[in-house]
Amino acid sequence: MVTNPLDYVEQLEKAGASGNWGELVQRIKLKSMWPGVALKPGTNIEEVYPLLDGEDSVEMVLIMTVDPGFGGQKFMPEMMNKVHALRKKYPSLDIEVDGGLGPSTIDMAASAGANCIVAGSLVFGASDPAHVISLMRKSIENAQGVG
Ligand SMILES: O=C(CO)[C@H](O)[C@H](O)COP(=O)(O)O
Repeated sequence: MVTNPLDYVEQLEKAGASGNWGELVQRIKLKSMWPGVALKPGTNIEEVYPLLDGEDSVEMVLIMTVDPGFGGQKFMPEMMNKVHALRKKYPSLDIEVDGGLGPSTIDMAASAGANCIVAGSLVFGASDPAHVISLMRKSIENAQGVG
């Protein structure tokens, strides 16, 4: 994530990025990488559907559960509607959530259908990071019925 995307346009062009979404996705996939797209809290979920329904679709959607910028912000539960809508429409899509995830919010995200979790403060502030990661993983597995 960047604050001012305009600052990066030239460098991205030199690196081979293109304004054509389909072409960009194809090129990423040709390099054996997985293209994904992130939605800020203010972006409607409908805006991502065209990137998922076409031939050159992204492999993962990241639903920001805080405004992009910095760690330690408060989780926005209202973003779970987006996760739920995506999971209903795309049962096998990787859906990631980022921001404010921890013991009091992980189950909300997991039951809405998120299967990838970004956690900053929780992990880096933990005395036993492996333990908190395992708790988060269990929550996702329970929601998926594989735990
Ligand atoms: O980069 C972020 C926002 O731009 C992330 O939300 C952040 O890294 C996750 O942090 P935390 O788990 O503390 O909310």
